[in-house]
Amino acid sequence: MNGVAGKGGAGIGGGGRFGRRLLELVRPRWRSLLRLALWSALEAGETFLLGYALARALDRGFLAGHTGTGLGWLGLAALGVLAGSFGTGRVHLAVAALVEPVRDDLVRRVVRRALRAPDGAAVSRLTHQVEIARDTLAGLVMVSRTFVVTAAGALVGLLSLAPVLLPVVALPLAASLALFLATLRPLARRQEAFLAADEALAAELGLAVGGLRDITAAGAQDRVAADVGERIDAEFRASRALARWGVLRTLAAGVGGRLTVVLLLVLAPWLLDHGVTPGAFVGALAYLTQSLIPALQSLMQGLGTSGARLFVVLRRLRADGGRTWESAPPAGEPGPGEAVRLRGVTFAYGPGAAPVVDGLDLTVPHGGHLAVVGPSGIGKSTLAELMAGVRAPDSGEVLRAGARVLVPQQAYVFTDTVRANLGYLCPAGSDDPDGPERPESPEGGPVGDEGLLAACTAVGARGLVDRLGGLDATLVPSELSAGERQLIALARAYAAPAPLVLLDEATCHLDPAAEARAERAFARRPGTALVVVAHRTGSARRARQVLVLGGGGVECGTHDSLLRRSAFYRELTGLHPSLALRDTDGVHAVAGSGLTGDRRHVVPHGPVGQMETVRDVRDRGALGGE
Ligand SMILES: Nc1ncnc2c1ncn2[C@@H]1O[C@H](COP(=O)(O)OP(=O)(O)OP(=O)(O)O)[C@@H](O)[C@H]1O
Repeated sequence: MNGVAGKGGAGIGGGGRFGRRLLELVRPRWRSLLRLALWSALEAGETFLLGYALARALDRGFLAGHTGTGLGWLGLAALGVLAGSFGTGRVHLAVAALVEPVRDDLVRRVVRRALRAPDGAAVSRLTHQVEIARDTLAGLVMVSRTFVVTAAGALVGLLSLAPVLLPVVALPLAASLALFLATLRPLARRQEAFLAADEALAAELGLAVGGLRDITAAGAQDRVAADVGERIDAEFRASRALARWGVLRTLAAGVGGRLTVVLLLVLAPWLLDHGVTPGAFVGALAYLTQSLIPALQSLMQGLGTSGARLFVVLRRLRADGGRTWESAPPAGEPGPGEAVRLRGVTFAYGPGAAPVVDGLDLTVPHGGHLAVVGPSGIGKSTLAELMAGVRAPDSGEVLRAGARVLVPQQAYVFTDTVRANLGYLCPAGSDDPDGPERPESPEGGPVGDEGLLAACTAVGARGLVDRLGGLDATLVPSELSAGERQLIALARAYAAPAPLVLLDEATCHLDPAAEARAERAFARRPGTALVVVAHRTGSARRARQVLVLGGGGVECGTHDSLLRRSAFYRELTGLHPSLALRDTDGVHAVAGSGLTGDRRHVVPHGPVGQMETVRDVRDRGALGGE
């Protein structure tokens, strides 16, 4: 998520910046603005007449015994109301002409940005934030305009009636306005925090909904529900904080307005002694209660709610963390040529637990092929999950260049057609020309039936698919062996448009030849970085680099170099250094302080050098003692 509250001190209190942003929005529509100003002038006339005609009606009409004159002034005020209402009708049209194009412009920007860099928060931006921007801009234009028009009409009226009335009425109102402006900045921060929480919730829900099948398959409902629940709580807290500041602001505005009326009434004898006529006094009271206070309160309401909202929404829509859309680099990407980079990654299962991964630095380049080996329970799967983003590090960061697919040991298949099972990670994995736009395969072409079959052939699953009856056949999970399920999962991963493939013992139920074929297929797939949590030494031998976990830390190198220099690796694989054929090292993945965890001695087992721990073997009664 992007920056939240209090970031960069660019709150709405920076009125100049807000004004500039508003101006930037409305400047291209100056004709609409001009029309707005002209129609607003009619309303200013109405405000002026309200107090002035009332004062004259009293002083020269009713109080002087000339009822006709009084009624005449009141009639003039009524005409002013009619003219003002006509102006108000036109004003609404002018505001719409000003605001609707702004909304269209924002929608265009959001859509363009979402197409370039899709994320879950785009939904919130389109459906929620753009509408907020449109409504609040309209509201803001209306209340600011009304305030300016009313203030102009009322101030001219007060001056015309008796200049001494001007400071008595205007000064307290100005003070109240200033006091209110001081609350705007904290309010804007709360507003921004609320929107950030809203985006975070939208993104979390988007992820959860998109991955419902995976979540169910992996039994992760509770974890996902807890994550979503956390976001909902955060949004609730943010909205409560926002409401608290809203209440404070409303109190300030209400008290400020009402006190001005009290002041005028208290000063009434003094004013009447200093040349203010009773009519002028009533006129001033009318200006205050009928025009100025309502206009001021609307302005405060508008600025406090709409203004803060608009400011924050524009910041979030137009710039993330202060960077404009155009110049923002894609966030969290590794360096050029790198498929995934881990920087100082530390992870523990729980706050009190010893870290399974501790300060690990690791880079896998595009086209790289890394095998991860180590004794059982050392953290290989945890590392794969961190690289895939299934788990988030406690500290450090994992940067990936694009999509990734993690194939776990327990292959997930479901009752549906073979095509649906294979194309599951390619949302429109069929040749239906009317179907939705399809993702591109790593080679650049769309993934259709041919692509799915080619993936099956590559990983050695074509025979199985033919036996099942082709892509249209129904796949019944219980009718497949564990190895066959793995073949389907491997073909699915191969067809997926993901340049980073992580196989976590994903071939453990295949025979060594089938395993070798599948791994080679991924290693040769163009533009693919392959990480294999190795089950057999063959996987390590095939990889360009091997990451060894355990034995006091981590080591990285080629299979051959590790055989020569690492006793732990020899022990792990059960191979002799004389089996090292090549003479290259070229370590490019380096661990920092390394992985820690439950270290156990490892013994070779079986003709293919399967890696098993002493405890594993002891459990089967083959070996005793350590
Ligand atoms: N969900 C979990 N909660 C708590 N601890 C866990 C969890 N998953 C794994 N661990 C612990 O983290 C450590 C690393 O586990 P991990 O599965 O990553 O090891 P591994 O090297 O992949 O093991 P194996 O080769 O047996 O699959 C182990 O000590 C394990 O007990």
